[in-house]
Amino acid sequence: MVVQRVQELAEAGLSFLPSQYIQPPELRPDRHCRADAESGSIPVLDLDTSLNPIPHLRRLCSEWGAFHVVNHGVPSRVLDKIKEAGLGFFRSPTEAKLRYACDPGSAATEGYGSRMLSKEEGVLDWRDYFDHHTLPESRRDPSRWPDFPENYRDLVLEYSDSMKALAQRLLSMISESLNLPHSYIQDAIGEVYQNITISYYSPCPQPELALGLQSHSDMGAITLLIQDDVGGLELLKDGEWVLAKPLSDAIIVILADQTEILTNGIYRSALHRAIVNADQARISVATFYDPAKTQKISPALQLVTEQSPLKYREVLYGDYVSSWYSKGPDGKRNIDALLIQQ
Ligand SMILES: O=C(O)CCC(=O)C(=O)O
Ligand SMILES: [Fe+2]
Repeated sequence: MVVQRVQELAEAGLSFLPSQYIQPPELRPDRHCRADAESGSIPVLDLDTSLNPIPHLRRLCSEWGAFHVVNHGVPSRVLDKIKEAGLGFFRSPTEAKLRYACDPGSAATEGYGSRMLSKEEGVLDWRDYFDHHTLPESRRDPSRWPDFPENYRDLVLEYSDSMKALAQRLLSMISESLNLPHSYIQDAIGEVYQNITISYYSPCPQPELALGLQSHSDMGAITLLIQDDVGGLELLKDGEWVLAKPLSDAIIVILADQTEILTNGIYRSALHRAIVNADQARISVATFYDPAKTQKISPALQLVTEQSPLKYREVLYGDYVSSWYSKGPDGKRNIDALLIQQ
């Protein structure tokens, strides 16, 4: 299968969106978008250690499942450099990029790609990406990552370490916010699998008909995302899409499905999508922090009470991932399949 990169289509100067990228009317991005009253965007959690962020964290995790964090301790230089490196890669000639092409025949392989799913049908996302396997260290093979622009591989390693530390800190705070032992979620995840995906959204000839990335919740435990100042990430809140307005040096935290299962649904994974625009390319860097495929995930029994009965069945994470890739993201129906009928 030859996979057409979106960037090549965009740079060919099309004036109409090719039909494979046209979303059905009910999924088009112009509907139900609002700026939230709290800040005109998604909420912000200040991690300054002199404050006690736990009560606010609890509220944001149960009501939103996604929020910005500031005073997170990751130097802005680290955030800027990885975005610049990603842009440098995508702005390089196609032949150079194709040396790192991912295997188009199978899902979730490392490298430069454009289609999230290997199946042929379905509307395509207006997005190209580079996926890096960064943890555990046995999966790390920097020779599979670009060697341009300069220092690319070192920057990915540095970024991976910074995001690992922040994810661990957040998961420990999230456990604490539910009166679980600090290491509860981390222990439940077991050995951590971390992937870093740099997404590049080319300008789109008819952005009102397309999505950069269709609506989904992330599969793993927690996602940390940074974006440039173009913006395009939206989160579904109370049935409406809310734009995550770019906030410089902030990091967006997105709770993913395994955290929803582990917390017995007290904390929700956030549905999100990316919209595109006609004028400017956009870059984002998503770092996924996931269990091993051999790990079994089930709700923390401490959180199961008469008022909050067991909500999800146990699942082997590997089975969850396989079903996600065979069915596609399509809303949250993957996690819904584990619901216990009350
Ligand atoms: O680019 C974005 O803002 C969203 C990326 C995302 O949701 C993902 O890669 O799972
Ligand atoms: Fe996502």
